[in-house]
Amino acid sequence: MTAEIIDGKAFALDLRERVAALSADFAAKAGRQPGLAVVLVGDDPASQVYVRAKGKATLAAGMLSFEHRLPASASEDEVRALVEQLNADAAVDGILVQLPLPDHIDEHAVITAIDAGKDVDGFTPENVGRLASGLDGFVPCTPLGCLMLLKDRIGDLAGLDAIVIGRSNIVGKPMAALLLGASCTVTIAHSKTRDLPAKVRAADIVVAAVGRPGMIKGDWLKPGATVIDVGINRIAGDEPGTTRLVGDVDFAGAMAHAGAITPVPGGVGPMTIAVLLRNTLVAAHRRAGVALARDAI
Ligand SMILES: Nc1nc2c(c(=O)[nH]1)N[C@@H](CN(C=O)c1ccc(C(=O)N[C@@H](CCC(=O)O)C(=O)O)cc1)CN2
Ligand SMILES: [Mg+2]
Repeated sequence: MTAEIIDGKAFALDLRERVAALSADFAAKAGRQPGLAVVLVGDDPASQVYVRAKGKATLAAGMLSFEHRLPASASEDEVRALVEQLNADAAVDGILVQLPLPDHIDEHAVITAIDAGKDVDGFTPENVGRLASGLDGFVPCTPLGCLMLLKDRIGDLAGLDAIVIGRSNIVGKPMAALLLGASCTVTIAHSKTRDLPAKVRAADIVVAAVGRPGMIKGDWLKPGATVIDVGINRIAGDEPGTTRLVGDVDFAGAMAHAGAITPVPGGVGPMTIAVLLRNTLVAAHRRAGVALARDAI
């Protein structure tokens, strides 16, 4: 068996085009563009790359981009004060605080300060609770992107056995809630899970989000399984002094067993920013009282 590659990059581009068209419709109806504010604290190189990419994508979708950079020495109170200022700013529909924050800042305290109606990352306790309760709210971008790829590939997920490997607040837990909402039978595996290979072998859907390069082996998979690899791990390349990105799944091994798999890069990663724009579009419609059909995007 040779697995099909799930092209997240192409799916994300298409989603971004649809968001841009709906963003233009919104501007015509509301008399203003949707606005997204991104807060970056410190100078983590990867975060700088992601924040720059978000700003560019926001503008390309016909939205206003507000970028706020604070030094790594900024206090928790300063970051919270900035969030409060953005909560009160009528031009800002979505607020995103780039993670991770510097160690001296309590991420939970900062996230909790974000207005739930502007929380396009879906990280506030209100939106986490809404997802767990099956209520409308904002859903974290990476897991929602994974669900979109799964539904596009499989269609109805009801009754399928799914395993989510990893229990982070950003990916693992919301991913499990989304799969449960789609009527999958969901197992959440983590570092204390016993006999992980046997549990993976029982799953029709495998979502790997552990941050350990190549940890999930191809011969653990049920033949034909759909594999979503959320890992983005930078490892040494073949040439001295070079690096390359790999996922949490041993890609070459999985190709011989899976039915379909997302590559790294070019699978789940691009979906994160596309879904962020989608969530910002939804936030703008809700805040302005402009209707957006449930299945429009
Ligand atoms: N507030 C948030 N912080 C973080 C989030 C988030 O959703 N909200 N997610 C990650 C980082 N992230 C966006 O912020 C992100 C990660 C990866 C990609 C991506 O497109 N990856 C590419 C590879 C990029 C490369 O070459 O390095 C891919 O996988 O194809 C986009 C966004 C943590 N923080
Ligand atoms: Mg911290």
